[in-house]
Amino acid sequence: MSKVYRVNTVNLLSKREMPMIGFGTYARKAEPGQYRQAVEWAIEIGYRHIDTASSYNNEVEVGEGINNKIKEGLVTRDQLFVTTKLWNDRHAETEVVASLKESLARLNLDYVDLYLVHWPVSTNSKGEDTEIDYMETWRGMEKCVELGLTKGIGVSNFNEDQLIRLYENATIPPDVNQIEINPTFVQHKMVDLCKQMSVIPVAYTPLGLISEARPEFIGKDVIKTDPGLGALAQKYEKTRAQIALRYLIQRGIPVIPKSFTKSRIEENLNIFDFELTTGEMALVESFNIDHRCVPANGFKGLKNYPF
Ligand SMILES: NC(=O)C1=CN([C@@H]2O[C@H](COP(=O)(O)OP(=O)(O)OC[C@H]3O[C@@H](n4cnc5c(N)ncnc54)[C@H](OP(=O)(O)O)[C@@H]3O)[C@@H](O)[C@H]2O)C=CC1
Ligand SMILES: O=C1CO[C@H](CO)[C@@H](O)[C@@H]1O
Repeated sequence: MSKVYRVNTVNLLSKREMPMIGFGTYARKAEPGQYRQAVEWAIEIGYRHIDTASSYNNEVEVGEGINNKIKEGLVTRDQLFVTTKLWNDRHAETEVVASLKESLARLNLDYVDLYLVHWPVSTNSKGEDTEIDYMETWRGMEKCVELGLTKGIGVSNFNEDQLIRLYENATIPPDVNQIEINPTFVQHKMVDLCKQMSVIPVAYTPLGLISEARPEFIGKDVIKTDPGLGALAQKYEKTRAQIALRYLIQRGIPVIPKSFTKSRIEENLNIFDFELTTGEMALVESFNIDHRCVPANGFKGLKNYPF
């Protein structure tokens, strides 16, 4: 019998509970069946929150993984929290409902728990700017809630001004802003703003420069090798990755780490049996260099490029 992990939840403005840890599913490359397998492992191990997007081209396999575990009786649909996202080329108000219906068909689900505007930028299918106001897009998002296609709606990669404008003009407020947050990009200003509005900041790329997938910053990424952080990890018999995730959770920030490796999928969930002291939180923060792993340079020059 594998260990049972007790995962905390956070309350959303839509009055639903979101598990503080979700399973990320973005990969630059994957073998056929790899997303399905990873999602199945994640649910078996105890994840109840799964993050995907139409742009990840994996909704079919993610849905297969989810539905296989429901069919086996391991979980029910209402025990899972599933997020997907609207891509930039479907921002016209009339396109939003259609796009979510297509996602649901690929996922083979009747509803998602959270639907996010993936980026504030809008483009055509060639990536050229269409300058659609995200407030127009938001009206389409609100329609998705009215139709019961999603329980809640939110945004991703919105900057402070964009989030304030959305919050002040929305009929249904955003549940979350999914943004990059990790120990080398701590984002205090945005997290504080979100908290003032009761919008939940969700941390993507939560491992940041600790992840092996980020070799590009060699020389400044002392967080991978610093002996002080190594000693802290040893004290709790955890890895640097687990310390990073725990640091975020203790700031009240849900995390969505991705892994295709079964042992790491479990490692990343195993962060609820220790607590960092105030001094240890400060040590983790001392590695902040305000380095964005996901600057989305390809969107630079578009009207609503957020960074
Ligand atoms: N809204 C947005 O614009 C964005 C959303 N996201 C979402 O956030 C999720 C997570 O972000 P992501 O960019 O994938 O980054 P993560 O911080 O989750 O890092 C993932 C990488 O770290 C490796 N890894 C996982 N666990 C460990 C561990 N315990 N120790 C060492 N290495 C580990 C994985 O390798 P391996 O798989 O080989 O085990 C993978 O290469 C995405 O999958 C996606 O769902 C991400 C970026 C942008
Ligand atoms: O969600 C996402 C997954 O990661 C990609 C690259 O890092 C991002 O561009 C994208 O927004």
